[in-house]
Amino acid sequence: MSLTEYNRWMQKNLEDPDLVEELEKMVGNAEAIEDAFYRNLAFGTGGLRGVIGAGSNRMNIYTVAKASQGIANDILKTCGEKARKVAVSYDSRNKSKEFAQIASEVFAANGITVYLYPQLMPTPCLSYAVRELDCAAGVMITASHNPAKYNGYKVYGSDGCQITTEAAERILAEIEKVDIFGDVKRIPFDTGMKKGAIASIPDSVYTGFVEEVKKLSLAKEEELDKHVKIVYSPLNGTGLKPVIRTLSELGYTDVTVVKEQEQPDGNFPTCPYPNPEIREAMQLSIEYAKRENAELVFATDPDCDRVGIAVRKGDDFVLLSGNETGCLLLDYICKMRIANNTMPKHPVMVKTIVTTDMGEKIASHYGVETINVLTGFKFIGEQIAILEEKGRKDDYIFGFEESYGYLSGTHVRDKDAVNGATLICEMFAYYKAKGIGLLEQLQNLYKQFGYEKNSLYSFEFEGAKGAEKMKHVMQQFRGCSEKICGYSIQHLYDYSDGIGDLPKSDVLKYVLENDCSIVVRPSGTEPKLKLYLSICASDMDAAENKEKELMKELKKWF
Ligand SMILES: O=P(O)(O)OC[C@H]1O[C@H](O)[C@H](O)[C@@H](O)[C@@H]1O
Repeated sequence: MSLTEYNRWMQKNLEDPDLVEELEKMVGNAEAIEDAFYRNLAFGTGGLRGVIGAGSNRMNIYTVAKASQGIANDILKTCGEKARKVAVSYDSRNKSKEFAQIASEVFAANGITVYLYPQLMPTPCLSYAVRELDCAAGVMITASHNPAKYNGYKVYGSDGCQITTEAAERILAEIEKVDIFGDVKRIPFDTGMKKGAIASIPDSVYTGFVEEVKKLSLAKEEELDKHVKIVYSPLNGTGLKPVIRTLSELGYTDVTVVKEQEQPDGNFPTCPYPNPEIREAMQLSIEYAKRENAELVFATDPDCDRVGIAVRKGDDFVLLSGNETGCLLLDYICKMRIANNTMPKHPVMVKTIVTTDMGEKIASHYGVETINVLTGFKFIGEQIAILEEKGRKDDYIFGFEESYGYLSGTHVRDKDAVNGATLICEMFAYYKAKGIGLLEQLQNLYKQFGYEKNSLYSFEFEGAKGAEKMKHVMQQFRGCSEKICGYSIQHLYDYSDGIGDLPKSDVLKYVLENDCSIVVRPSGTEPKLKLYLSICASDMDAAENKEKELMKELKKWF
């Protein structure tokens, strides 16, 4: 199958010379051909995602055009003429702009009006545009925080949320029916613009987004020290303009941007893995902060939907995890809303099943209901739509996940790092005015709710062979039902059977007798197995010892 498809690509007169060159290099290399052609790109946690290059399993103008044709076919079947509108945005990655244009050409050729941002824009701005412009769908070209060799294609429904299980299956079925060379319609981009089939998204939409984020501030002016020294890195992505504009309009006076990571650059030259979850991505910002004597550091990923922070501890900086930041934000939001009298009667917080249970403890302390969903912020966005259908949209107060995603409003339906970053700065400025640091506040939460250490370990499994190995490791885990690492399993949750209302998913959770839990699942965005440890202990030292002991055993499995 792979070889037949490879030969078919070889015989086509491909318009992208990079692809032709790459295909020629594959001659006689069975493994390379297999990796590039053994399957079509599949919908994972964050839509389609893959390495940029030639092949059906790669991100290129053909796979992008094919996906767009499949979406177009779905829109033509399900929407009346007036509703046939799509919003498109793209980030700073290599080929992102080109892919956004190709997608626009395909939609326009199918009689679907395209609204395209005239310059790169974050994922949350796309979600906002879909809702604001009343579109049937949205497309964001990005591979989020993945390394530079990746790109991707996130698909949004009319509510501005990434499509979830049923819609994803329906659209994927449409995409699979499309022959990559024979069935795709396209018109030249310029023709589309001239005919008005492709239009630029007006600046008022972007301004509307910024205004919505600003409205989510919770503190009164006099409660904040807005002169706090902040260092910010957009990690060569889309965050620079919206983040700086929002912070400056809100009155923050001292924000330094990391020069080397300020301008959009898809090669991410100073930061090969532009993921604020890892220290290397924050390193340059931390060096700036030490030099500038700053107190707070934050970075947004290339499509500006996730944000990571570091805070000063003596002469150095410590990174806060997504769980820690999320818990601090949740506590802050609840406290402020109660003080402001804006807490709804039946407030709701949404988090994913791999996000700390401490979130639930904080929520319940403030009388907030917690909804747990599968990994993927799309499932958090989906819950907002469910509340909206019941006339309860305003009951949503916060959604967060351990992978650095936060959303405290309903203006968009995906994680929003402009919102997250703004709220983090506000929370910092609030506690600063009271003489409290974020680390100290975190300790206060641990005292109140019990200490819990959460860690994430990722194990890479590249290519077709890697995918097989991953399956094997999951099978081995499934074989364990009594003991793991010498500890009795008190509860085993296998989400592949579907638990409660959750869709089926390849996730295993073990609750152990020693107050620890282990979750293992294949990543839906990268060729990795992810292992989440959650350890309750009296303090950090005790938790670290437990973790070392568990990891000594668990590492052998991978
Ligand atoms: O763990 P993965 O499937 O790779 O997903 C990594 C992350 O991707 C996106 O950012 C989703 O919104 C997150 O919910 C998810 O945690």
